[in-house]
Formats: sequence, structure tokens, C-alpha cells
Amino acid sequence: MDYISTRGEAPALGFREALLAGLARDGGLYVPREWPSLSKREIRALRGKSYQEVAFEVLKHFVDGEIPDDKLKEMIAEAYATFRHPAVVPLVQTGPNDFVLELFHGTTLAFKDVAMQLLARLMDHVLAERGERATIVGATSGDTGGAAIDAFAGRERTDIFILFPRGKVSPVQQRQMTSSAAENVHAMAIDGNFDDCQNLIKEMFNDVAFRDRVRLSGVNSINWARIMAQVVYYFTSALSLGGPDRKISFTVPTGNFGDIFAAYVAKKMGLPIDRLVIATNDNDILARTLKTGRYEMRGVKATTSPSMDIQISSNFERLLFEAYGRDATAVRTAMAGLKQSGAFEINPEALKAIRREFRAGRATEAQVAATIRDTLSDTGYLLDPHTASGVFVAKKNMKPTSPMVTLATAHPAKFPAAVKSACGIDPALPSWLADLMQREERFETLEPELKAIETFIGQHARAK
Ligand SMILES: Cc1ncc(COP(=O)(O)O)c(C=O)c1O
Ligand SMILES: N[C@@H](CCOP(=O)(O)O)C(=O)O
Repeated sequence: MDYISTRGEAPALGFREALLAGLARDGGLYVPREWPSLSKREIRALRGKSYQEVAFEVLKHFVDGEIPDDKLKEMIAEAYATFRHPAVVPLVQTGPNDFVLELFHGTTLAFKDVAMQLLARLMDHVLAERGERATIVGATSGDTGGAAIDAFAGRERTDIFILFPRGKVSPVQQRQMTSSAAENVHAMAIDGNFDDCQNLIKEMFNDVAFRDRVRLSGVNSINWARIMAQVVYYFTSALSLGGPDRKISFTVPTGNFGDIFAAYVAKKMGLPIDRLVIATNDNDILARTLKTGRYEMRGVKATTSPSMDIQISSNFERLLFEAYGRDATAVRTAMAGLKQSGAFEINPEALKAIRREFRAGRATEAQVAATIRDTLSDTGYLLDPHTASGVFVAKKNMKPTSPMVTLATAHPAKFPAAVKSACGIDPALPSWLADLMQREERFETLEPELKAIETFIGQHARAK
């Protein structure tokens, strides 16, 4: 199995190289040259297995022997031992056909922990094998940063630099990023929004001299290994609801399109999925795109689900590549349009292909708050605002006959102000984070200027 770039102008790489590369050298994103395929019989054989066992059976197709099976199993075991629930990602029923998949039992209370705990171990392993160090960078709208810092803190072979939009993440999210005492951790508050932070990361990767000098690697979902780790929970949840002999629908609170792209990958691998629904908050660029065929940026609006306050949804590029029949020229044209004018049109055939696979809907701020309140009073279940946007959109896209799973992407305690204002409950942080808001903060504040950021990273990175 090798990995090819969505822009078609970077060398194809094996798993380990793609893992360390993050973004491809032509600015594109890596995808497997072919989708591995599991028969219904093979999927059925996963029933009754633990999360860790299913993870190995799914991931081995992507790793393709580049990491010995025993080592991969060991890393999977260690990664998911950090989760506080025996099922790792439990499924909770909230209505006759309604389920939420709780992805927030990891160390930083967001779904990012699922992939990040494994990614850090995979990177460590590959770097140790080569006797190398790497400089890890990431942009965050709140959750990726904390999860990455937790997973990489104190690791020998990496220094990690996380760019977050100053004043635009929740206080809990900020403290998770800024209170690490580990020497290899650098939290950087940027005067801008998440899209600015993500653009800076991409520019850094495109500055080849800098990239090579500090041995840059990325932990956002531009990194294929992030997506592959997220494919696993679509399998485990579908299996526990009767899959593959029954089709399951999923609604995914969406921002950077990584999580829902992982669902698409699971489907490509053979998992019978019925509806795949993109849920957005007021930053509804993806819902508008599916409706009109035009991807058009408008200003980012700050919402109570800040992690979804995104306009440049980076993994949409992977979907475009698929929808255009893997035509890298079409992807390059679209991405050039986005860069120049903040918009591009999707041709009718590609749009039809996207609409065959996905539905989309938006939840306004009022609808998010009402969903938190109503779900609590109807079922006793407390949602965070991101999950609430999903539950609201899921209800509009249910089929009476098939189960609908909404991904619960964060714990409500990460967004106490929004939750309290919606329903009056002040959700408490779990015991291991009880003193979080008293921990001392340490971070740099920087303008959104590439040179200044590269200078800071250059001074602190040890992979030179
Ligand atoms: C809590 C939460 N929900 C949903 C999302 C959106 O996920 P994705 O960016 O994979 O679409 C994010 C950020 O990525 C998040 O942190
Ligand atoms: N919502 C994310 C944004 C970055 O997404 P990623 O999945 O590409 O890392 C966040 O919380 O940081």
C-alpha cells in the first residue's frame, strides 16, 4: 500500500513516510492509492472483539506491514489504556433509534484523543527506529491542541508547537494547552482565527527549507494516520448495532471534515452505512456547498461550539479528490480558486457524487441551546454544544427503520458556560482534571506572521 497526494505532484510514500510527512510536498493530502476492502464475512468476524482488537484488524490494512504486528498491537493497547471507559468509546441509546457514540473518555475529553494517543506512539516508534527527532506542529480551534499536547508531552524525540486562536477557545481548552510543564511543549496564542492558524501551518510545510531544517511533521487531520485511527469507531459502533447485516446512519459534528471523512473511508472499506450526515454550526460552509455546489468562504462566526468555527475545511480536499474520480488537476484548480478568491465551483458530476454519499444540515445557536435543554429534559442526557449540533441535525435526517448514531465529540465540561446557559447545569470536570483551572499557564502570544512563528519554532526545536 502506498499513499498518493490529492494534488498529484508529490512522490507516493509508504505508511511510515506518509506518517512523518503530514502534508504532501505539493501542498496536497495523502490518501491510500486504493481503499482496502473487507468482505461482510470479515466484518462479521469482528463481532464480539474488543475495541483494541478491531482497531488492529482495521489499521493493519493501512500500516501494511511497515510496523510489526506485535508492535502495532502493543501501541494500540497502550493508547487505549489511557481511556477511562472499558469500552473505550461507549454507545449510549437516547431514543428508539437514536444513539450517541461517546468519544470523550480520553485524557482531554474530546474525540481527538482517540487518534492522537496512537499517533504519538506511532511517530515515536518510527523516529526511534531511524534515530531521528521531529518538530511537530498543529493548528487548533480548541481540541486538537490539548489532545496533541497531552499525547506528545515529555516524549524524547519530538518538540510540539500548537497554534491556537487567542481568545477564541473555551477556558478549559486553553488551560489544557497552556498548563503542560513538559519542556518539549509550546503553546502559541495567535491573533487570528483557526483558519489563520491552519493556513500558517500549511505555509510552514510549503516553506521547504524550513520544513527540512526542523524536520517538520503535523498532527492535524492533514496527517493520514489521524484519519485512519478514526475509522475504527465506525466499525465498532456499527458492529454493536447489528452491522454489517444492518445499515447504520451516522451524523457527525463537522469542522475540518476529518471525522466524517473517516466514516466515508469505513464505507469504502465495506462497512454498510446508510446515511452520512454532516452537521455544522452557524459556520455552515459545508451545508451551503452541498446545497449550491459552490464552496464559498464567508467570515467565521464565533459560536458556543468553537471547535467547529472553521471555514477552510481541510479534509474536504480529500473528498473532492474522490468525487472527481481522483483527478488531481481538478483538485489543484479548486484549491487555487480557494486561495485566490476564497471560493470554487464543484462540477455537476462531482457534486452528484458527493450528494450520493452525504447529507448536510446546520444548527443555529438557538437550536444548539434548545437541543441541549430538550435532550436533558426528555432523556436525562447532557450534551456538549458540538454534539448538540449533531443531535439537532440527526433528528432531521432520521429514517424510522435505521439506527442513527450521532458522534459525541466532546464532554460537556469543556464548555461549561454554554451548557449552563442552555440548561442551567454546570458540568463538573472529572477528578483527574479537577484542579485544571488552578494550574499555572505558560504560552507565547504571536502575530499571525509566518516569519515570526518560524523564528520562534526555529529557536526552540531540537530536531536540527
Ligand atoms: C468537539 C469537536 N467536535 C467536532 C469537531 C469537528 O471535527 P472535524 O474537524 O473532524 O470535522 C471538532 C474539531 O475538529 C471538535 O473538536
Ligand atoms: N476542531 C479542531 C480543528 C483541527 O482539526 P483537525 O482534526 O484537523 O486537527 C480542533 O479542535 O482543533
